Amino acid sequence: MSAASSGSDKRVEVVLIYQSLLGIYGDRGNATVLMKRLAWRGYDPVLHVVEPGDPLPETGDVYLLGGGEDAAQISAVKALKQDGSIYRAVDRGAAVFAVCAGYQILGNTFTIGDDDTVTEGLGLLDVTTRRGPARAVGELLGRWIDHSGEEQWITGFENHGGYTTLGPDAKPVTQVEVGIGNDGTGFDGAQNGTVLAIYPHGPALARNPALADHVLELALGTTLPPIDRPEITELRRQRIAAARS
Ligand SMILES: NC(=O)CC[C@H](N)C(=O)O
Repeated sequence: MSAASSGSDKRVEVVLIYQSLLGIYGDRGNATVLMKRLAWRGYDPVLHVVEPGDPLPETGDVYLLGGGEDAAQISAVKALKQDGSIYRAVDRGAAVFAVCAGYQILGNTFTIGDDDTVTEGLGLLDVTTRRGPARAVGELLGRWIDHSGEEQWITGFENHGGYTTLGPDAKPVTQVEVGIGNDGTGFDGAQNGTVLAIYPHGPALARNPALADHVLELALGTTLPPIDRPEITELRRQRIAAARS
């Protein structure tokens, strides 16, 4: 049974948040990947696609936030605060996986564009974001150590003007080999418990199945059996080589 919801043993609810605001970088694919990997393992995945004004389901196991335009971020954070259920979701152990604008929204504060006005984030990750010296655009490759201590390589495409600094309650996700990541000082992403965020798109969970399974394991509170798909292994080989070239 999932750690977060009390439904049937095999039902797992994935919540895709605000595509109209946070849907311009193709991060919707992260939901597709989670649904597929759950189904391959015999789970019964259910996808909720929620727009601003609609209540987020209170029974979600995984909540997904994607990349978006500067102004849309502010609308998204307002709507999520008004809704409030993402806080309750984290309190009951649901997982949150966020990318780029979604990452910044989860933090304590962010500024957008050339404007120094500080917007309060959701405060679910101990990070702050300010505009950096140059927009980070290009392939990102980062070293990630999974829960069994195995080295993995996370690849994706980053495209952000905000630079993110971690506070003491957030730990970085990867050590950057190629790209800028959080703020150009060698790390990407932040995690605190079941809340995990990174900069790269891709969609990131399509490029990085081990990370997809990690997000599911955070949500389900269990270890999942590996899935061996040669086409995914080949895609990863190509993307990692391209990032290093
Ligand atoms: N790719 C994105 O989501 C961009 C996030 C944010 N608007 C920035 O430029 O930093």
